[in-house]
Amino acid sequence: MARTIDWDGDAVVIIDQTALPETFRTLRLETVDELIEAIRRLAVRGAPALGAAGALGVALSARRHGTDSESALAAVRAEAERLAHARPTAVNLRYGVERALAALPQGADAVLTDALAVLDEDERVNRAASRHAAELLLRRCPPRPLRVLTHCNTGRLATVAWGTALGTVRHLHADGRIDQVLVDETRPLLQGSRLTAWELADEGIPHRVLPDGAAAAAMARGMVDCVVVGADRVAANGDTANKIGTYGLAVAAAHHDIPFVVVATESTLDRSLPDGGGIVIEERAAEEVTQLAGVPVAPEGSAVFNPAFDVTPVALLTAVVTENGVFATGRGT
Ligand SMILES: CSC[C@H]1O[C@H](OP(=O)(O)O)[C@H](O)[C@@H]1O
Repeated sequence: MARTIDWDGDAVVIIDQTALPETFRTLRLETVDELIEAIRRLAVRGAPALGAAGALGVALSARRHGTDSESALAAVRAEAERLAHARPTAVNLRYGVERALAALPQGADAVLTDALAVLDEDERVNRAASRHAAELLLRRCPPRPLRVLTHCNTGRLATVAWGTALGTVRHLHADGRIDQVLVDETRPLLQGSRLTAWELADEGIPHRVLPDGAAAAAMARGMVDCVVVGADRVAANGDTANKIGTYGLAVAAAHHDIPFVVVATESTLDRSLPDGGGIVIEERAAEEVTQLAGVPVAPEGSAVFNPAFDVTPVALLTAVVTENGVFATGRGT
């Protein structure tokens, strides 16, 4: 299965996620500006995939400017800073940029080598984190095939390969322990209905798509055994920034005593933040809410509140799990 983001020897190659589910196409990005534009319009998205994009973007810049003069190094560092600011909440973007920049004194080839190491590591750590999460859910949930609710997209499209929360679903499915995945559509950009359902359909994993507003009702009707989500930035205490709507899901899951597990990688942890209060939340364009596929769905000029993420206090979570195991615990453990 092709990687979501890769290097073809001269350019960054991504699956264009804005075209799915109708069209599968790849984009070849030859400059940092092209990569930043792709990140900003979510052609490439998802915290771990952004980490890979950040690292490969620095490699692109180092090959373009060279590294044998102070002016060249300054040009690379300036492009790297613009890249790191393309989306402010997902800490992996900055992580990938810094990982690649660390090799800059050794030259452009060393930068590329380190950037490619970020990609190689991503699938390994995703498989490990999602395996730990699957084992936790098997301990916490009824001993039968499970009905797992997901939010946004946390599969191979949000990573280099495999996935975090949806990687957990893949492990459970392989173990014969998935009855059905309930896929939150995830307004406004529909990463769930467009991307998660596409991944699950491609692998024949049973699923139902639901409006975000139906998730609490599904819990109230006893249709949900557990909730598993990804993360964009996890503070030192386990407070988690994730796609908008995660906080409401966690409140409803706590009310119904349903296990709620965040699956992340160590590179998504931000230990510099004691709690979630300091996490910067990306605000996105009003048109994402007032239009659907270019068709107005709200009156011209309506004001909009469109944060891309929210922060869920660790107290509402069953656990935050990484490739190293349980990082933080909240309720019911
Ligand atoms: C593998 S975690 C991916 C994480 O990123 C998503 O955000 P976006 O689609 O805006 O990049 C969402 O928060 C997912 O949980």
